[in-house]
Order: sequence, then C-alpha cells, then structure tokens
Amino acid sequence: MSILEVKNLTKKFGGLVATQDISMTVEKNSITAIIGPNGAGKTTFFNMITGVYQPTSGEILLESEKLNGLKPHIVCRKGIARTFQNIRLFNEMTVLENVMVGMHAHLKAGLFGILFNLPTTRKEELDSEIKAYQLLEYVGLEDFLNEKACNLSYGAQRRLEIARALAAEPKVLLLDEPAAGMNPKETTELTRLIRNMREEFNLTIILIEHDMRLVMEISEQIFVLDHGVKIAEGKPEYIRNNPKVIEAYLGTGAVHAG
Ligand SMILES: Nc1ncnc2c1ncn2[C@@H]1O[C@H](COP(=O)(O)OP(=O)(O)OP(=O)(O)O)[C@@H](O)[C@H]1O
Repeated sequence: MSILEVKNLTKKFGGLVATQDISMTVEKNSITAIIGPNGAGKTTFFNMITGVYQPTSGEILLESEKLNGLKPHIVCRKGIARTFQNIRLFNEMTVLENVMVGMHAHLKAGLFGILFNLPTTRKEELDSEIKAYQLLEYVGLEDFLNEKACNLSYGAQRRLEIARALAAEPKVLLLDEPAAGMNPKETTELTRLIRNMREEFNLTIILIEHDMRLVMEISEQIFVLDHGVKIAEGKPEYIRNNPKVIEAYLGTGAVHAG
C-alpha cells in the first residue's frame, strides 16, 4: 500500500528547472533512497514535499490527501517530518529543549507555554519532557540532556535532529544526507538506527544520501535523479547495474562503492 504519491512534480527557479516532472510512489513502511549527483534536485524535491517550496506544477499526496499549498508546520502536523542536510538545531538550547520544540506540532499549549513554563501547560510539559527523554534515550543521548546542542559531536547532533523529528510523531520521515560527515562506525550505527526506527515507530523512511554503501544496504527502493529528471527507479541490484545511472555518476565511481 502506498503512503506518499508524487505526480509530475516540477520546480522552476526563474529559468532554471530544478526538478522536471518527477513522479514517485512510496510504499508504507518502506525505506526509500533518493540519489543523484550534486545539483540533481534532491533537496529541492524534499523542500517541495515538506512545504518549504511550492511546486511550479504537480501534486503531492499523503495517504491520498493533497499537500500542495500547505505551510511546513502543517505538513509536519499531517505526518511528514525531516532532518536537514546542514544540521539545523537550536544551538543555544539544551538537547532536551531541542526535542521538546519538535513536539509542539502536537501540543495544545504553544511553544512559548512550554518554554516559559506557564501553569496551564505544566502537565503537558511534564508529559512532553518524559517523552523527549525517552526519545533521547532511544537515540543514545540520554547522558546529554542539559548540554547545549552546539557542544555535541557532529554524529550526536545528527542523532539529536532525528530525535527532534521523531518527536513530531511522523508517518513519513525524510532524512537529508544523514550520514554526511560521519565516520564508518557512526554510519554503521546510523544504519542500525534507521532500520530500527522503521519497526519501532512504524515509519516510512525516505533518505537522500551520497554514501552508496549505506544506500545499497538499507534501501528497498531507489530513485535516481540527474539534472532534475528521474532517470531510474528500482531495487538496489537494478540501480547498481543500470547504464543510465552509471553514466550519470561516471567519473565519480560512487555507485559501485556499495
Ligand atoms: N532557492 C533556490 N534558488 C535558485 N536555485 C536553486 C534554489 N534551490 C536550489 N536551486 C538550484 O536547483 C538545482 C538543484 O539543487 P538541489 O539543492 O535540489 O540539488 P541536490 O541534488 O540536493 O544537490 P546536492 O547533492 O549538492 O545537495 C541546482 O541547480 C540549484 O542551484
């Protein structure tokens, strides 16, 4: 059963066509990768799905409901959360606070109520604190609750971003280059975490990733973009041997690394 359907998605920035007529269907509870050389349109694609950019044309459907025209926080409330290519944490806030911010999509009290501890929001705050703690424990950051986010290692910051995204209780989680800057050990842990999250939270996961080893190991379905166009889709074995994909990556050797 599909959860996310994208139909003929095009985004133009003036005369530049960043994505052209991209269609894809993502199965519920699957792990899907979007790959392609630099500038292929991958992040633009994520930005359209999450409401950061409005598509020039095309449709985005989450469980058959159209998402076009919705603001990012509404898209998040509908069930799509994400992490960013360039980590976007609240650096001066603590690790715990960063996750609690991620929860505000589902809280009745506003963000200010949570942060400034208004009496009416205290019960809700306590519940969200417990939940934030559980999520941090889940990603292995329970020892850093009161640390400022900026003091965490790079790999830990990426895990914190994931915990914050999970706090929004998404149906679909988009990860933009989750392994970027990670060492091999951190990447192995990340692979395990992604698989585990899918089971634990009944998630559908879509990742943009340049680490082909991770992509080939973890994905059930891969979409390949090049110059804004989808040039291939299929299972890892098919993508690895697809002449169009090999040509798009020619010279980088990237697609055979996995
Ligand atoms: N806000 C914008 N204004 C103008 N052009 C943009 C904007 N965002 C992206 N582009 C252009 O759209 C094209 C696709 O960029 P995008 O960032 O989506 O590629 P990408 O596949 O994510 O690349 P990378 O792997 O390097 O992150 C590029 O030519 C880029 O310069």
